[in-house]
Amino acid sequence: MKVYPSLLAANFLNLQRDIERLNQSAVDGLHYDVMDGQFVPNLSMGPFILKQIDAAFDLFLDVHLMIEHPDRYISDYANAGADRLTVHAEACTHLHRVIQQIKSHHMEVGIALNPATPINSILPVIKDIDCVLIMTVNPGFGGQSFIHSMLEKIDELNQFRAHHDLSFVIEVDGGINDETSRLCHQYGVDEVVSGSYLLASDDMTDTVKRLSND
Ligand SMILES: O=C(CO)[C@H](O)[C@H](O)COP(=O)(O)O
Ligand SMILES: [Co+2]
Repeated sequence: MKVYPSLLAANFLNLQRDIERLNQSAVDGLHYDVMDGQFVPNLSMGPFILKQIDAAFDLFLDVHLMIEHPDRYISDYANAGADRLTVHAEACTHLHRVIQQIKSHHMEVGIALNPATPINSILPVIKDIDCVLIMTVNPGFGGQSFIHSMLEKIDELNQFRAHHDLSFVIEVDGGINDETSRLCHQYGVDEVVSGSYLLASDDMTDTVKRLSND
């Protein structure tokens, strides 16, 4: 599996140092969590910091928008260097239009689902997207515990993908550690996000390798 560290768990007074350490640890890119205090009860960073990261590092930028009205910010994140833009299905009244807007800016498209949102809410558009992000915690904060019942949802999505011969990737976000990444791997996940667990580890290269289950 690919491993993306969540920068939410980085030390923002030493952000460059932390990204350099991650870059040397064979991560597959960076996961950048954007929160607006509306869609989720927390605030984080916006496109300004992302642009600086993009200028300084040659890493895949996986941007996770936990915001209302994501359509208003698509061009900002494209200009800031996002490689994949993931929006929440729950935040998009016109999800099909948002997907087309992201594609028009030449970014990969991800759709995130909160734990309580069923897979069938995105089936009409699933052929149009590159990634389904299954939230394994309720979004808004790092350091929460993995919700094990999400494994059934992952299984359902993986089976749907195989049955319809589709190629979107399945990414999971929230509460990922050695044990939960192993379970995700067994259930067909392609990409894991890890914040607090990975950033707190002494030997990041070793932790990335374990989380990847390769
Ligand atoms: O989207 C997120 C929170 O809403 C983060 O990406 C996620 O929580 C990662 O942090 P951790 O691995 O500590 O759970
Ligand atoms: Co995230």
